[in-house]
Amino acid sequence: MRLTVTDVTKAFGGTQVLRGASLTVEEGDLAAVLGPSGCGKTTLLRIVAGFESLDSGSVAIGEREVSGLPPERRKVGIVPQEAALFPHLSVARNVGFGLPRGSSERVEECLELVGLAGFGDRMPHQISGGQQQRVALARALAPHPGVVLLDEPFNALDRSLRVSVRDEVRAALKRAGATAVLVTHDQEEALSMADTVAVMREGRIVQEGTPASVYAAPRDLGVATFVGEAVVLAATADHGVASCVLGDLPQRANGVAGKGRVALRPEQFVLREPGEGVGGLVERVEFFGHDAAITVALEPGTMIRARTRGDVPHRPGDRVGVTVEGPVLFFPE
Ligand SMILES: Nc1ncnc2c1ncn2[C@@H]1O[C@H](COP(=O)(O)OP(=O)(O)OP(=O)(O)O)[C@@H](O)[C@H]1O
Repeated sequence: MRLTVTDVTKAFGGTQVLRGASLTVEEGDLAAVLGPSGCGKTTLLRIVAGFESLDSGSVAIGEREVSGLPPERRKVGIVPQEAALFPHLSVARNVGFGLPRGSSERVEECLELVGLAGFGDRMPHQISGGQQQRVALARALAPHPGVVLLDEPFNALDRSLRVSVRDEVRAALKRAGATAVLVTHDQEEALSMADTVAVMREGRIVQEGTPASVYAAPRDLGVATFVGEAVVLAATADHGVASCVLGDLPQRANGVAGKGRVALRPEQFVLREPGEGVGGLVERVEFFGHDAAITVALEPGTMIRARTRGDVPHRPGDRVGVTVEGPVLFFPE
């Protein structure tokens, strides 16, 4: 079902944690709420779940206003940070815990949704951490919730496992047709998994959109540097051209002029032979296989980090020329 959070405020004691947070998640979408530690992500999720009351604003699941209802009447499924399975109950009994007796068919269906058909008789300690997290998702999906909330569900998993569990969780949510909200401070996770990203800052959602649209057109420098990497340089803009130490660059179409800063994405830098573009010295090469991150000290004294193909042969100490491809984001002061 569609989730609509409108202008929610919440203070704890004297601390204003939510300052008018609004968020819409369309039916069947997975939205990631992305923001730095302490910005209020978990509080927002707990308010949607009903574990915390709101001071003002509203929460609707489908057409139904739920902010006055206790958690058990909201039809919200929750996947916590750690699977928190009952250790003395089998996987199947964990999944069926909140269901009426005789729901074994639904339990099996949900285990199948998360790719764990046939695991019902195992005990939690007999499955891996990633599988436990998928059991927690099956448990959340079992009562046909209107919305599924996932609070940093991959935190307890190590990095290599995270990526695969992430894919499996997304696939299961899609198979179930669930509307879901994922809270994370991991931008890669948000950008790669979610249908929409909501960037949160100081108790508000400051921008919502598809991952690609937020990355391409962040509304301010804060979002530009938080969602994806960016090199920020002083610049002046006039008639659609932003001038900075890297030259006169076409400005992405927001038409703003004056003094300010440009944000350049790592994949916009092109490393060339010395003599072309702005000269610099390669300081560091981080090789990731499919691509590489190359840190270059430009002659005007600016550091940039460029993303290039993994097979580009640069070494620390190499002299290079740097040019910029594509329009740049300009933000006035
Ligand atoms: N029950 C509470 N009583 C008092 N203060 C609280 C309570 N819950 C949260 N806070 C405060 O509200 C602020 C936001 O917390 P919240 O957990 O929502 O942030 P977050 O964005 O989820 O952070 P993180 O990514 O670190 O989990 C913090 O300053 C926190 O200390």
